[in-house]
Amino acid sequence: MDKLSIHTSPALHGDVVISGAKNAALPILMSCILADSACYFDNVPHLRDINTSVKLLSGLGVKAQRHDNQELELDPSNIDNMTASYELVKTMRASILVLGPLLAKYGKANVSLPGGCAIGARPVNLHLDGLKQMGAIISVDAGYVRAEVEGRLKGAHIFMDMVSVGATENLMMAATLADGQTVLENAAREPEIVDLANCLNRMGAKISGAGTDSIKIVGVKRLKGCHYRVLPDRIETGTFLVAAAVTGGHIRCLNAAPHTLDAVLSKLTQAGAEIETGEDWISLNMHGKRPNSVNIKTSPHPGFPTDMQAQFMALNCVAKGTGVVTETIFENRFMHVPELQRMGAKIALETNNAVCEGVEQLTGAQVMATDLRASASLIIAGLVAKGETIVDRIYHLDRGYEHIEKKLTNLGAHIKRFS
Ligand SMILES: CC(=O)N[C@H]1[C@@H](OP(=O)(O)OP(=O)(O)OC[C@H]2O[C@@H](n3ccc(=O)[nH]c3=O)[C@H](O)[C@@H]2O)O[C@H](CO)[C@@H](O)[C@@H]1O
Ligand SMILES: C=C(OP(=O)(O)O)C(=O)O
Repeated sequence: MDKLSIHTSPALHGDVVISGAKNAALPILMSCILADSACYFDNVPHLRDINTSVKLLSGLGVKAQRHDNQELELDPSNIDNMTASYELVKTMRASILVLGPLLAKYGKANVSLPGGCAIGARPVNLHLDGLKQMGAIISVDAGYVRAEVEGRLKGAHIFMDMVSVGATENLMMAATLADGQTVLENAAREPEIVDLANCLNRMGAKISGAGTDSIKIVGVKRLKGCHYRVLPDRIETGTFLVAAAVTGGHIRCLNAAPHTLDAVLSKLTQAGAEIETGEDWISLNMHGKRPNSVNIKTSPHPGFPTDMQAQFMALNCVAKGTGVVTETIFENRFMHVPELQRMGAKIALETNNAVCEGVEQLTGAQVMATDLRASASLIIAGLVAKGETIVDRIYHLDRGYEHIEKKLTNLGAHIKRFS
């Protein structure tokens, strides 16, 4: 099993090219099910979750081909299997996103329930309730969601009582081929929702309001294949910016999407970073200073993203002063806390608040990655810890960061992968 070894590193310096967004690419890949002909998706990162999605789609009958490095062709014309098995779904929760498209296009779907995971229970009730309101008959049997609809799904006015990225995506995809108009109220407003809506509209869907909390979808009879370029990854971008900030560094993120990172850039500015942005780049300069601690409270977009919480916790651990990190999205997203504590971090946990008192320097230790962003936080901590940090179970990291150790090495970090 691969591990990472990180040694105290100099201030990060230089340019890093940001990859396509995992969380935009996953629903976009699944959306090919809705089309009648081949889709060409560009800026698709090389990640374990992307490979899992391709396997899942291939199992349904989609023909998949990587053309050049970042372009993926998905031809859905021969889909003949409606089942997404537990073996694949258990490794990637986003697999549930085939449910809406299969049901809308073929009237039938059997998708394994994703189950709980390290960061929280993550139920799918909003996905299922919304599809039921569109006329689907759904049962849960032997760990599988079995869904059917006679004829087409029917447009509906759906109010979701929690803001859910995945439910918004699943229902938006399902509604594109429904009979009549669907309105999704209290919809998630994440940039990845807008990216998916843009892609679906390119296929011929009629979606308006994506990026607001009320999305209107007028169902059409068919969608066609398209070419679409996936949005840059805002979480990968934020992770590199925080890594540079803790080391007192000066980096530029290229191929980035600054407009998707307002909350994160604002916190980095509060931490003492000088931030500049262009159309597709962001630079951060700490001028060698130690960051100031910041208070963070996660909330749905445009609030501070939960997927950046662990990285900012690492920043607070070595910052000047005390910062409070409040997690409001997932009930168990503090798994990195005991690992950071093993490195000498001073963190007091009070329910969903973590009070972090910054220390001058952490100490390298053997730590365990427990989920994707927790892994990133341990790497960030390792960059400024004294001595060697070894991060175990980095398969989590490979779900969501393309060539992270190579990109960090190019910025001057002392990091190596070993088995
Ligand atoms: C592949 C992908 O895009 N993953 C992102 C997506 O996950 P995901 O789409 O799974 O997250 P959701 O937005 O659905 O979850 C938000 C909250 O709603 C709850 N909930 C969700 C659905 C439901 O049917 N019932 C319910 O109670 C969840 O348990 C959680 O507490 O958004 C999260 C919140 O920004 C991010 O952390 C993930 O990186
Ligand atoms: C929690 C995440 O992903 P997923 O929803 O795929 O588990 C993440 O990207 O931080």
